[in-house]
Amino acid sequence: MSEVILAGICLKQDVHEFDGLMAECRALCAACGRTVAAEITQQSESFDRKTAFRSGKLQELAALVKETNAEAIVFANDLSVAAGQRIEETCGVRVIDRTALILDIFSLRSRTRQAKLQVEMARLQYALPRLSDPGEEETHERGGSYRSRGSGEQRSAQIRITYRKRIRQLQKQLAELEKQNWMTENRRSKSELSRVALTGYTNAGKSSLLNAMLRENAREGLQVPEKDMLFATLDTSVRQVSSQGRQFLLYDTVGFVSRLPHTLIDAFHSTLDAARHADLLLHVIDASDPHWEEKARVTEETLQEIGAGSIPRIRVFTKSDLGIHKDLPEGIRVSAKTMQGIPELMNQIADTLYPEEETLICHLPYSAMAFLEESRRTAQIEILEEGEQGLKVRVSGPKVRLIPFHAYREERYEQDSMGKV
Ligand SMILES: Nc1nc2c(ncn2[C@@H]2O[C@H](COP(=O)(O)OP(=O)(O)OP(=O)(O)O)[C@@H](O)[C@H]2O)c(=O)[nH]1
Ligand SMILES: [Mg+2]
Repeated sequence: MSEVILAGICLKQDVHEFDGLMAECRALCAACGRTVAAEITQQSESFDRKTAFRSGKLQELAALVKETNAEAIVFANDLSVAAGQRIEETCGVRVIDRTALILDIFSLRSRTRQAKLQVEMARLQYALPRLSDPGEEETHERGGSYRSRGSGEQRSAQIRITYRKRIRQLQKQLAELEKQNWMTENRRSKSELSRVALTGYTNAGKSSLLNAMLRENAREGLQVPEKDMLFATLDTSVRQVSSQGRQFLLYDTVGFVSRLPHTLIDAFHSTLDAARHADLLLHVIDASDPHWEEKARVTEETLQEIGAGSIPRIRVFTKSDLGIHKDLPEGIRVSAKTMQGIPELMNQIADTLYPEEETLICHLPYSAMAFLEESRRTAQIEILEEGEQGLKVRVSGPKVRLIPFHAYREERYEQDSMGKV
């Protein structure tokens, strides 16, 4: 664990959001193995992008670096190249802004070849404009540091050429991978299974929700990792899930964060395809988070930005076992821990994907077996229980075809469907 100083500038108009911004930066630090040794903030009327901290504050920061022996300064605000360089020169340690911090996390966490290539491209794109001064050859290795030390303009120009060449190579390799993915996806779409994507702010509880739905299907063996850490999931996972006898594909995707660096959105274009090509989005919101509204807004904006704005969605308020934050609007409330609301959510998914279809729980006397067999041609029938009088069955299919079943319909269907029937 390396120790860092967390620095931030609180603008007058952002006072109410500042605590959240700093807390998120602390969590981002933890997500890439850094502990915050000390914090320093400056209140300001406006943000001078060229200098960031005023000179008195900058001296205070330099003293804090010495005192704590911190290896780097993490800035909660995004900095200009000039401001970053000024702070690095004064304090003698690396300055990491919010974008560089997120890039570091993605770098550490990427596992698949595609994610690794995407992150490398994002890092190079971030580093390129920072090569304006001679001798920033260390920038790449150090993930976008501002410090410029080294051996002259020629070398810097050479590095720029190398970076651009590598970016072109990466674009080619990624295009090739996208083509392969497209072919796999194409095969998958031929299977005609609907796609549902879990989207939302990072750490909202998306992966846990996928696991809860697998548990509901008694398929625990296929669970994905869940962790109290920002960006625990970087690579898309997909699992087949069923509800009301209907199968669909459920995608777990990378979480969003406020001011997600554009270089990353661009680089992760194909990873975000899972959300872009979904038939239905589950917008997962942490119901216990006091900042849920702001985070939900960021998610909505990011979905628009990646071209998934018009896909139908269900808002899912999760972690309801932790206490629901007041002023929460209507919407489905669930808990991946207690499984509260999970069956209802799965019913709602099936109802949304198949609006023209319905599912009924019926009690059919044995005298109606011929009717049951006849109906198998138009409806999906699943036997739930064999009783003395007859069968308890779950029937799914187009609404018009199920009309004859209404005579046998179980009155307490709503109630039953909440528990696992
Ligand atoms: N109490 C409680 N904790 C939950 C619930 N759902 C998720 N968590 C916890 O919240 C943390 C984050 O959960 P994840 O499912 O990994 O969140 P995520 O949205 O996939 O996060 P990223 O992949 O990092 O974007 C984990 O520590 C989970 O155990 C819930 O319903 N109740
Ligand atoms: Mg996850």
